[in-house]
Amino acid sequence: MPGRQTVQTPCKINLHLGIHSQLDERGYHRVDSVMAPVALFDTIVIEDAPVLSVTHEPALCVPPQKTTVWKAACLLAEELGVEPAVSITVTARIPEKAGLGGSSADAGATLRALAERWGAGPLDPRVVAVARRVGADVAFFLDPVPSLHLGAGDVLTERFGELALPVALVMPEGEGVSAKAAYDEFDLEPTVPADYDAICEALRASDAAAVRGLLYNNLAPAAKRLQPGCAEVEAWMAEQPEALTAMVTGSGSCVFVICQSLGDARSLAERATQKRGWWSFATLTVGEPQKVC
Ligand SMILES: C[C@](O)(CO)[C@H](O)COP(=O)(O)OP(=O)(O)OC[C@H]1O[C@@H](n2ccc(N)nc2=O)[C@H](O)[C@@H]1O
Ligand SMILES: Nc1ncnc2c1ncn2[C@@H]1O[C@H](COP(=O)(O)OP(=O)(O)OP(=O)(O)O)[C@@H](O)[C@H]1O
Repeated sequence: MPGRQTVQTPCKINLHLGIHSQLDERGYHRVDSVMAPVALFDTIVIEDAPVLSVTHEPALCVPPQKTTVWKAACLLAEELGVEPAVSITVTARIPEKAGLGGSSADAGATLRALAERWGAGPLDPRVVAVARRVGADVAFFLDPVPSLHLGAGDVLTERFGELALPVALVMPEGEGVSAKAAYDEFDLEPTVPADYDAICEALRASDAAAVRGLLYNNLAPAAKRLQPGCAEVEAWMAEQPEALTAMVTGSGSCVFVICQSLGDARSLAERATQKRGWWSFATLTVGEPQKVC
């Protein structure tokens, strides 16, 4: 297989994120995570090359060898017994440290494409094992559909049907929140998470109104303590006429708001940028580029 491959990867929001205090053997928290893919895409192009190279556009602050994409390519090549003789170029649109899973999306999409290139299926157990070694969110991006992940938030437990919820994504100014910092902050004031059964039932029934009413994230208070702008964005968004429900995604600092229509999400996002100067993006919770309006 060869030649050039181009893959688009969505980002994610957490519809339910329940962090437990309990840690696994890696020191990772037990996490109940219901994620949905969101139509804001990074693009990854893979081509034959003498040796592995990874380039990000725009450039990252970390060297290529420290990226999730490099780690994913090396670990998968080792696992499948091949040479990682490819050049990988990532064009990133998903903002960093947002809770949108940008670096995990890039790694997951790289694994999907390289698995195909090297003769394995995207959900081959060896590919899934590599994804979990790269990061907790990466397994979701091997097959980005609305789904429940248990374990450390990295074990696929149930897949749901597609649900095209209109969302506005809004980020406060300043530094985002790294996942590690949010988990460390959570440990200072741990809470017991709510149950995820009801939102899973709503997703099984494709009941958008019920899903909206059941959004949950007990990592959000830690994100707001680390980046108070998160709470400011959430409070402002909740007051807007188009907003049905607002919630921090993952470890923040991005807040997502579910609206009745994509038009409403667009007006809200435009107002957030024009009046407050915040980064924003209006879209749908779907994972395939061709399904975006
Ligand atoms: C907050 C979420 O985005 C929710 O989907 C994820 O739990 C974070 O996933 P991620 O960004 O892929 O996180 P990783 O890169 O694997 O881990 C970064 C750091 O977060 C902490 N971490 C992450 C996941 C987890 N279940 N428990 C943890 O304690 C660990 O300190 C880890 O060193
Ligand atoms: N492929 C990549 N894309 C973006 N950042 C990367 C990548 N690989 C490593 N990094 C580094 O990881 C940092 C962001 O990691 P972090 O896990 O906190 O956030 P994220 O992946 O952008 O999304 P999330 O907040 O959902 O976890 C970046 O600032 C960058 O230094």
